[in-house]
Amino acid sequence: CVLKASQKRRPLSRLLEQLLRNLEKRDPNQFFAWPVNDNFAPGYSDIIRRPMDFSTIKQKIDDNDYKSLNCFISDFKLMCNNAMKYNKPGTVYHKAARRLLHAGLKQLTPQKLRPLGNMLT
Ligand SMILES: COc1ccc(OC)c(-c2cc(C(C)=O)n3cccnc23)c1
Repeated sequence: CVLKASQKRRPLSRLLEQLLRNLEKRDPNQFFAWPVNDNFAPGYSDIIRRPMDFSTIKQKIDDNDYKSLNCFISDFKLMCNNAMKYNKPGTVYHKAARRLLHAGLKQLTPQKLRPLGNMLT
């Protein structure tokens, strides 16, 4: 039978898409769904040199930009750390970033990932 285009996805891409969906569930307000807009975050692009958000991560998966799981995890951490850098502690965004980072890294531990097979190598 002919595989659908999605099923032809590289194993790493299919794994990363699954991990991304699980991480996005931890952002119910969708604060991290799209690039932060300078109009809502004054001076953001002066303070944050390397912006990152879930839609950009998704695009990088689709473009096969990630050569390893670690590169994917680095972008996830970058996204959360950007929010903790730009937003003051105690703000809704700083708190959301800390919670997302904490919950996300718990999903990305070797113990959680090992069952997904050796496609991480
Ligand atoms: C209030 O609704 C939204 C909607 C989308 C947002 O970013 C994609 C944000 C948002 C997300 C952020 C972050 C993640 O720093 N942010 C910072 C300052 C002002 N707004 C935001 C807020």
